[in-house]
Amino acid sequence: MTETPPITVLADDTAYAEAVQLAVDSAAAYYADGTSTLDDDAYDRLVRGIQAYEEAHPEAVLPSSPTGKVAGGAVVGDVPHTVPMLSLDNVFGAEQLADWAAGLERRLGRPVTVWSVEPKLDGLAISARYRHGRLTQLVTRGDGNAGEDVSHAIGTIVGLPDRLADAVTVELRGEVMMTASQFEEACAKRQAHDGTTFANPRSAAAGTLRTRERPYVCELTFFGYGVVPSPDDQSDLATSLRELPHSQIMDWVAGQGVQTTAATPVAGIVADTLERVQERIGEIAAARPELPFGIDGIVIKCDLAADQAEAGFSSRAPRWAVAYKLPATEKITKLLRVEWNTGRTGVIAPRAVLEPVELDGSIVTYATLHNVADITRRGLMLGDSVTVYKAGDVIPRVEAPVVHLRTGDEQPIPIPQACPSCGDAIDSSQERWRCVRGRACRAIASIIYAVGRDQLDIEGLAENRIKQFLDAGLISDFADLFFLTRDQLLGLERMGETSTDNLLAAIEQAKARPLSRVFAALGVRGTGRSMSRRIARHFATMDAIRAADAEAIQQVEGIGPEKAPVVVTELIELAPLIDKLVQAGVNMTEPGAMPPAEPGATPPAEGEPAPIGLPLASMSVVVTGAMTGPLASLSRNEVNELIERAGGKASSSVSAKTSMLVAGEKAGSKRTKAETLGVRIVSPEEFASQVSAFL
Ligand SMILES: NC(=O)c1ccc[n+]([C@@H]2O[C@H](COP(=O)([O-])OP(=O)(O)OC[C@H]3O[C@@H](n4cnc5c(N)ncnc54)[C@H](O)[C@@H]3O)[C@@H](O)[C@H]2O)c1
Ligand SMILES: [Zn+2]
Repeated sequence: MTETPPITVLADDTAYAEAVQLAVDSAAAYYADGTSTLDDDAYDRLVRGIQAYEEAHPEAVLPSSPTGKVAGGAVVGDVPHTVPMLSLDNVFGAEQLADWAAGLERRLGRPVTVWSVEPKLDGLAISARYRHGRLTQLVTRGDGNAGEDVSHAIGTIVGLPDRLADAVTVELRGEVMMTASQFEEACAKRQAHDGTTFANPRSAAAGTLRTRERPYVCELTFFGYGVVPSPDDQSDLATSLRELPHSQIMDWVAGQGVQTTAATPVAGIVADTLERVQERIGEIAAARPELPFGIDGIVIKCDLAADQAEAGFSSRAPRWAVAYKLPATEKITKLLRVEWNTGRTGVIAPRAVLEPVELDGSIVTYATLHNVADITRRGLMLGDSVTVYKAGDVIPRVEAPVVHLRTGDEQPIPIPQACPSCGDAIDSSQERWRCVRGRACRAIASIIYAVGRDQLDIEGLAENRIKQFLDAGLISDFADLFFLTRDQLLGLERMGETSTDNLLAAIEQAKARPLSRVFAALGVRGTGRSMSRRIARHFATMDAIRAADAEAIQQVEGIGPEKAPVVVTELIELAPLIDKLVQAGVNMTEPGAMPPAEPGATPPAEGEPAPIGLPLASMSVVVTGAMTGPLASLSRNEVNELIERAGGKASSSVSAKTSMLVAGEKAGSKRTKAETLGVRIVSPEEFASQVSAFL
């Protein structure tokens, strides 16, 4: 993570004035209905540029400048707040956070007693006023001093009940947003209504909250993060809400039946030290890609009311809290083309070709569009400006078109009428379209995958050979390879005695591969190499895997209720292929693994038993960078297999749960993250000596 974010450099007063105007217009659109022409990254760069210019030219500062103002000064309201609703100052890394904390402690003249750490929810701040336990008014943040009445939204916001548990008079503060599924639904409703859509969950929430008359209702979500008793309220409750630590206030809020982040994977916590704060930041950042709602950072607050009171406020933000910003996960770019490909399993998937854009540390050129229904639900068109989302290791995806940036030149996306690979018909009965020929459509791709280095690893079987065998009708799937005869091969062009014998020997060797690799070779949808290893370890035999129903499959770590039935269906479809492999004498067991206990027999152990006595027992290990020394010749998959042979768990992302990072040359963000989290880092050579017995 970079500590100094990029800025837009402004050359002179004219450029400065234009930048101020653009920022004010963008902020006005952003807070009004989410129709800014800039993505957040571009807006933030612009405002930092304005700030830098103002620091260098204090005499040129325009009164309309967005700097130092809540909502960039672009928003007004007519409902005064009892206590101002402020913004938050930002930091962009561990060092800046430490500087900020040191500054705060200098101001206090003593260390901060305890911190609270919670996600920075990416929605809109709202004040929810309750009288005698009943929700009576909703007010937006506005300019911080006065907001807009949006009480019409009462009753449409999940997590914000009409009635509290107690008949109390109090004001709750929190964030209104849309979850991923609420966003999907909102897009579909708007698409059906006027053929347009929302650009992203945040702008959908902004637009929805402020629109009074819409013929359709979109559901919103609320997470509370604060309580404000009325300043003249001297009741016991008001007094105790003024005096309790933030963490306990949040417990009280949850007790009133209001949603807080407590039940999410990124729940607020308290931390005694800045190290623990930093660790929690790492955990929240790591959880971000999997969350069903958007976060754009982590908020660090003084937990104790006394610390907060002593720290006080500036005109724009409290001094006792700060936002630790995470890199943007979304940018606006252009949809240039849509490509259609039939994958190994016969699934026909659209892929967006984008004007390249930098996002979360890499250049994004392609993004997934999932399926046809997804395109129509969003009303995407060629030439659209689109929001693209990418976080962590997830595949970038097109979120939605930015409808207010349309020029009128956009064109409908052509939808294929036949399989783009073989020209046969398309089975469109499911959301995921498939070629009617299924796996057979892309037999060559399936076979190339199956014999690849990380699966059956059959040496000397290049693509042109496979094509030759397919064309000659000798094989139709990879199981047929095991039945090839010497005479058949010698009858083909360019197959001499030596290459034939070498190939047959390589195929023979492949029969002995562990089940994890044989299973991976099947190319079951939704199971890659590491998932195949987990399945093989869990069930130990192919028979046990095939006997498992969806519920049993779900016992494997990382397989959820959505994936499990797909695996079961796939195994039924693959039954003839598996039977053929069994008949060929291909190994169907995982060395060293024990099949799961029969239900009702010995009491089942919680999770998988941790192998004892192995060097990496109960350790979670992540590998990054280029391997050197004894590991130099191993593929990443082979290193992961090695970790698991030695009793460890191979993982692809660094978190607080990581026991060790094996960092080779050119290790990048994973190394930085491990350093931040204090995860042990070893070189490939050190690691190799630790597990030499398993190499
Ligand atoms: N794209 C654009 O044109 C455009 C225009 C204006 C602003 N923006 C974006 O908005 C950001 C600035 O917005 P801002 O001034 O609303 O402030 P902010 O989003 O940086 O931070 C303050 C807000 O954080 C929210 N928040 C979330 N979780 C919280 C928690 N746990 N505790 C306390 N508060 C929490 C509150 O709503 C609070 O008002 C910019 O960084 C920019 O990315 C974009
Ligand atoms: Zn086809």
